[in-house]
Amino acid sequence: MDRIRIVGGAKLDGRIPISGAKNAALPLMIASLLSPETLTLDNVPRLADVVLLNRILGNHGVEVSVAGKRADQDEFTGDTVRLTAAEIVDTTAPYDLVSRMRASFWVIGPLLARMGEAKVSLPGGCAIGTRPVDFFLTGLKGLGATIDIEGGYALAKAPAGGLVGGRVSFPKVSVGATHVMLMAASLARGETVIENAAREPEIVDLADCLNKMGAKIEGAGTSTVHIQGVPALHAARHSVLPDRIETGTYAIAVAMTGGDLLLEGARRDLLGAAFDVLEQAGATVTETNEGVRVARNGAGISPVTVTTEPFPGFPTDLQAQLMALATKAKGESQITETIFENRFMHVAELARFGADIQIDGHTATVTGVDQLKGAPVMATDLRASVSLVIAGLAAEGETIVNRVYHLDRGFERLEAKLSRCGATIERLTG
Ligand SMILES: CC(=O)N[C@H]1[C@@H](OP(=O)(O)OP(=O)(O)OC[C@H]2O[C@@H](n3ccc(=O)[nH]c3=O)[C@H](O)[C@@H]2O)O[C@H](CO)[C@@H](O)[C@@H]1O
Ligand SMILES: C=C(OP(=O)(O)O)C(=O)O
Repeated sequence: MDRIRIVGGAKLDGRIPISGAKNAALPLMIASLLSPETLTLDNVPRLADVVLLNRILGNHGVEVSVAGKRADQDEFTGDTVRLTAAEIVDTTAPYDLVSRMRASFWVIGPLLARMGEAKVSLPGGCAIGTRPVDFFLTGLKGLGATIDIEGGYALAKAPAGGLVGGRVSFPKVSVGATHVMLMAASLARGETVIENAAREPEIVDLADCLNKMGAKIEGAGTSTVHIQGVPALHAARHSVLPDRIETGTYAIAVAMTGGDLLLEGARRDLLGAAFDVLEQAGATVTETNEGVRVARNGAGISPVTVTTEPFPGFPTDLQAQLMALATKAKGESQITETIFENRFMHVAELARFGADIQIDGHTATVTGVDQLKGAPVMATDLRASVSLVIAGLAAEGETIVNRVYHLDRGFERLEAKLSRCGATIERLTG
């Protein structure tokens, strides 16, 4: 099993190209199920989750082709992926595939809308909470579907004549349930209104792509989304938006180590609250026409008080990384997690570096220490893993991060991107 070896202490200086967003690419790829014509996606990141989703979509009959690189493209340019679901050959998404990735459950929306039925295993994904699917089921039932849970599968059926538009009000913001409703309602008869919809940039990216395919979606990016169903969707081409979580991760890394990074292709508007927090911690954030520049020179890290929230608040997917930063702040930080009930698995691992973190309910109190010390640590989930990399970059001596397969789900060529900016980091294979 691969591991990552880091020798900490170097500043990060240079340029890091930001990849296409995993959490946008996945729903965009799933949207290909809605049309018999080809969906072409540019800037698709090379990630384990993308490879797995290609397998899942292939199982339903989607033909996937990944275009090779042009001679003028650099090694970090995203792939162009063409997905053609001319015919759906199987409406079942089996346990052995779906259990490995939360987002694969989302095929339930397009399969049900296009084929009138779907049998989808209940999902897996990062072990950060119970992560139920009740909002998906309520939402799809609001479009006329009947859904039973049997043997670990959701068995969904549309009424004769297909899904019908309806009004759905989510009790809590859910990114996945909003994605699924956008896709399902695009092919339903009549109007659907989603209230308390997720406002994440990845929702807007999916809605933009669906509109290019002929859908009629208005209000994506606000809490109320209106969708006029259409009978069919057609071919389209769309570029995946830059990964705001990868952006925030490298921004936190340079705030931790000191130095000066240009995050190429990054957009500040995708990460408002997170950049504000980094500025409070002592980093300088500047937008340029090439991306976002983040630097910390001289002064140390100031403590922060942060609560995770749905967009535009501070994202839960950066909570572990921020906690790594807080371990070296000059004082006491408070980090409260409100999205997932079990997303503090990194705390025990950060303690191996000598971090001082106390948990009380949903709040972690982090008292900064002068120096972290490198250690062997174990990645427990995707973002927790990268928090250990950040700690390792700033720690004295050697760190070995085990269970790197978590990282490979969501960070494209992490060690290559960091090592060319001065970090001593390498992958140990086997
Ligand atoms: C692939 C992808 O895009 N994953 C992201 C997505 O996950 P995901 O879409 O799974 O997260 P949700 O936004 O749905 O979850 C938010 C909260 O709602 C709860 N909930 C959700 C659905 C439901 O039917 N019932 C229910 O109770 C969840 O348990 C959680 O407490 O958004 C999360 C919140 O920004 C991010 O951390 C994940 O990285
Ligand atoms: C939690 C994440 O992924 P998933 O929803 O696929 O588990 C994540 O991207 O941080």
